Amino acid sequence: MNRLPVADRSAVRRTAAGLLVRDRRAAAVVLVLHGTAAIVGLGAPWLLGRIVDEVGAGAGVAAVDRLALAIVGCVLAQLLLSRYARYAAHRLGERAVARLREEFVSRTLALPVSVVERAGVGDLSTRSSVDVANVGATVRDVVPTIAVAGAQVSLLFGAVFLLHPLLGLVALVGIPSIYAVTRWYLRRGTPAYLAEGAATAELTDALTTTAEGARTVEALRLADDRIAYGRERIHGAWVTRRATLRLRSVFMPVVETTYSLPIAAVLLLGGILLSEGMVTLGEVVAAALYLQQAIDPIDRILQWTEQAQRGFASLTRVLGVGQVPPEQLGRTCVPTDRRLVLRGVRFSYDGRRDVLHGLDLEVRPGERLAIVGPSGAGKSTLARLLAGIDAPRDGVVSIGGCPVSALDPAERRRRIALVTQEHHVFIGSLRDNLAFAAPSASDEDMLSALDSVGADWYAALPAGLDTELGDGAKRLDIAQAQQLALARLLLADPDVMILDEATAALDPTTARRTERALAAVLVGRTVIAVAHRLNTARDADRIAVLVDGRIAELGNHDDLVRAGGAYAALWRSWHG
Ligand SMILES: Nc1ncnc2c1ncn2[C@@H]1O[C@H](COP(=O)(O)OP(=O)(O)OP(=O)(O)O)[C@@H](O)[C@H]1O
Repeated sequence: MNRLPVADRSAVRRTAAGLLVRDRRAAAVVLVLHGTAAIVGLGAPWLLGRIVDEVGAGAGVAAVDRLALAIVGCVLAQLLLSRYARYAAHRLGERAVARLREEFVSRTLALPVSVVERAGVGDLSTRSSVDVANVGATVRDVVPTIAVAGAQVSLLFGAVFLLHPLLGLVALVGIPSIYAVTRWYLRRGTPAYLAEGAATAELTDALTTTAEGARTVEALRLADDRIAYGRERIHGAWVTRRATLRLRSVFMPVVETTYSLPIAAVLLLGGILLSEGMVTLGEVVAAALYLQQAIDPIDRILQWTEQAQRGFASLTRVLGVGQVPPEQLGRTCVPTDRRLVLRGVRFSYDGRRDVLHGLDLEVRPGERLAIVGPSGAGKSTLARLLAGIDAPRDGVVSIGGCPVSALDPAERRRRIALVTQEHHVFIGSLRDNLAFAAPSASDEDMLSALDSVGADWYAALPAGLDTELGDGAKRLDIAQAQQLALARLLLADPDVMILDEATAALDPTTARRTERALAAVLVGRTVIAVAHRLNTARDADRIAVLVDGRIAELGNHDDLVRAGGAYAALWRSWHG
């Protein structure tokens, strides 16, 4: 399975900077408020130091009261400023997260279908849930916390320097070990958290596919296999989580023990400087209090570094979705007519084994072509290539002279539509479900499309086109869902319709009725149908018989039966 790409560091930096620049005024307000709060916060330890010195010099209660009152003022002012700073930071963060989510949704919706299919649902759903939530928490809480704590630490250390440069110097003793262990952690953190994210995606994939296929698992008694498969993925997730836990279990204790070093060093040197008369007792007390105060922001920085790591890894995965090359490659090519042509088309899913071997075919506008052949012959693959979902490894599939896979996606969808057995009923009204195909269609258009595909069940719906469909509302059975897909297709009104087993899930009577109804509205359109029931093929203008990825026969029903080849054999066995 091809995972979706992850973005590199420079893309993450650009995005983060872009988010801040877009909201620069709010970012400036947050910084100024937090900065002011941190500066005001320096007042209390300094005033405490003054109290010590004043008491030492024999000052009275009134002087101490005045200083104590000033301390209360400082604490209150810091509290208020921090509160508003946090409020502003949260608003800023929420706006940034909303933008990221919106961009993620547009990037995801722009992904080529083949890329989504190959990446699997797990990777995409982990990115859209776990990763987007991680990035959200990081932008909202982690980045402001780390930025503010960083500013507080700098100010507190700066204040110790101002009290006495020598005290400031010894206060830095803990920095090298914190720096070294943080570097060690950060270097290993990003790949470890990326591996954790990928393992979580695989686990989600395993669990969702098992849950979705529960009936098949039960029917085929695959429970043990699926449990073993799930266990393997759980083990993979456990191994990656243990690796990140190991990193944290080295990082955290080293850092914690480093906290007390600077305080001890300042008190020791402070005692010496005091005996030499170079500092006052109050200054030593203030310096120790500043360092004590710095523990909290340093602790916050380190605690949140882990979340920042997760957030960074998640952001690389979220932005990676945008790095899938865009679908449109040749916007400049405008088809000159509706002729579909295949020349020397080869295709391989795995890059090693070709499943189509040099197909040549020309489909005239308005022609009905049926594709028949044994299972695994490559019929669905050919349908996907004709619809431009996959591009040939070699050769070309073109419409009106333009390679189909190089058409602008919107133009391609307008010209060619593929209907398979897989169809989705979106949660929403019947009208919403039809309007996806043609937003400007009127109620009459929608009802006539439903009529055309024999979906007469709509007449019994309680609220007509406004009836809510999907889980928790009116559920359509397979046949109804398929008719809905066909009605959607009629509304989309493409030049070329590719039906890949589109009516296979219908019971023979409904299928025949739908096919007849479709036949009436397909007039004038090119129709290519992968046909399982050979009576569908019989009605076609031409039949292409695909055997082992090659067109073995091409002609109309009577000619092919007369020729007595592969088609005649299929027809005999089907008819007989
Ligand atoms: N997603 C895929 N990845 C790898 N191989 C694939 C994939 N889809 C199909 N194949 C292989 O390509 C070959 C052609 O498959 P395809 O589904 O096109 O045949 P088909 O004629 O439509 O068969 P059926 O009638 O059973 O649907 C088969 O060997 C199949 O195993």
